Amino acid sequence: MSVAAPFLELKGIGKLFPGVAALKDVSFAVRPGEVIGLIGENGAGKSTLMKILGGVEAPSEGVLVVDGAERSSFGVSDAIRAGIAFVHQELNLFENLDAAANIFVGREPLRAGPLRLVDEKRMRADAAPLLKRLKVDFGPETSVAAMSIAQRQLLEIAKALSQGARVVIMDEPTSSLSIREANNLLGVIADLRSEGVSVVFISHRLHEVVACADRVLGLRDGRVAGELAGSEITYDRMIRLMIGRDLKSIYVPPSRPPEGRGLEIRGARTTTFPDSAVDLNVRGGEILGLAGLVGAGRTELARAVFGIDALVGGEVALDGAPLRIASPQDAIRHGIYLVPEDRKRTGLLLQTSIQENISLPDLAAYARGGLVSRRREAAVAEAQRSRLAIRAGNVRVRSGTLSGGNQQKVVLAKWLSMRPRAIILDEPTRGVDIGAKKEIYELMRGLCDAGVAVLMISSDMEEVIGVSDRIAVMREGTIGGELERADFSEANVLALAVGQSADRGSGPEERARHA
Ligand SMILES: Nc1ncnc2c1ncn2[C@@H]1O[C@H](COP(=O)(O)OP(=O)(O)OP(=O)(O)O)[C@@H](O)[C@H]1O
Repeated sequence: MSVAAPFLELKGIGKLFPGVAALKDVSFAVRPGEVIGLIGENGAGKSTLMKILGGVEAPSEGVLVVDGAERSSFGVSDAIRAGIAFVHQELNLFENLDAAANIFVGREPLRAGPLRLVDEKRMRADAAPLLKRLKVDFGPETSVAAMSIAQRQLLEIAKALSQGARVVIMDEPTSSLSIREANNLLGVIADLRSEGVSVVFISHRLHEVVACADRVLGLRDGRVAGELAGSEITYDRMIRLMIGRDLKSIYVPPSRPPEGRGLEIRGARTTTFPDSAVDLNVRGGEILGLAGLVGAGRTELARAVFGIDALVGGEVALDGAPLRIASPQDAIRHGIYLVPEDRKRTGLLLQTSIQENISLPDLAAYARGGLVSRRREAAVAEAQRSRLAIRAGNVRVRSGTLSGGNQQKVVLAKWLSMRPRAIILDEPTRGVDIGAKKEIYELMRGLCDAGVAVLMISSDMEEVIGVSDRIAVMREGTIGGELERADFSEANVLALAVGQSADRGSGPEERARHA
């Protein structure tokens, strides 16, 4: 760990939102060249703390010290000048510009002469070493529209470095990356550290925090719960820091073998991959994990099965009966549900209360004489809120004011309060804390034990291996291979994802499930 003096200090920070004390008496320092893991349950205050550091929110209490000087006001431009940069989950890049133009937007080098034209050549030449430093696989002239999320993140980091960033704040940076891209990002973080740039790494994927952090700050209910350094940074200690107690295995094995034909997807072709077909069977009472690289066509398949998009070929059957699914209403009528990946766009009404969001898909069940029974609605929502520990003042608050992970819990509560025959969960625990993950896995297993076919799309390797009864790996719009538990391993999933064959029979890796 670095022993240099901190260049950034937050002292006694408090932050009040109407009705919520998001932070209470938090002190925190950043030294050059250290990677700090920032952990805590959903709603613990991590994003709020980082927004204060980035000048986006003003603290209600406490002081900010930059290079030894106390700052009474600290806005976004002050933060940029102080060398504080964000790599956002929702990336802030211009799609229609190339990499170089995005790096230098607002600071473009100009050609000599009165016209003040942008010197494109110089801009690209200046961008090249920055991109090289991050070992990216695209050039200064690559258009952002053509880039993957992982490439866009690296471009944001390049932009931050060009602005002289001394600390880069990454909020859940790997949640939309494939395992390979996530490992690459961890390598970039290590390089930044060795160059003296600090990183604050917020993640609910604790194995990544173990892999990259020099120091860990744990928040609980807006307060500092403790710090860990070096060899103290273990999975178990981080859990204790976050939730104040131990949490042994979070995975629940099946209580009985699968039965019935369940959900069958036969020869399914989507508009994204019209020339490849998917054959997949999820039996009643099993959890099939659908792994694959980002862009392999998993979300497209889920959307088509659920009737959001049309299948261009093939069919879907439930317990042997072929179904006609032309819309989500059809799917729901047959008992097939989808918990979507993009909760903000398709999963949750942000202006609407938690309780109305939860009752929405099944309003008929809450009706009394043609009117929705708000009491019944509130009772169901309240039960789900306590089961999933949704952090909110009450179930009537607008869903948009919740922290990201708590919004995800509301989406899940909405679907899990119903009785599906088959359910597709697309990245169900993205951004969700460890305690809620356990609850969600238990709910999934509960559905299974009631005979439901559960298809879980996940890019979280630990989750895929820990939760699934079987794994199918998707690649370029088709199934690259399937794995039984005895052959579960990170290497096998990755091999199938890139078109190689799995190494079967080399011994089970039951690492995650019964750890
Ligand atoms: N603009 C706001 N208005 C009202 N409450 C807010 C606002 N922003 C945050 N909060 C509340 O402050 C608390 C802390 O939220 P924050 O987003 O910092 O949590 P987090 O630790 O980043 O959570 P997650 O892991 O879910 O992202 C939560 O209770 C949240 O509902």
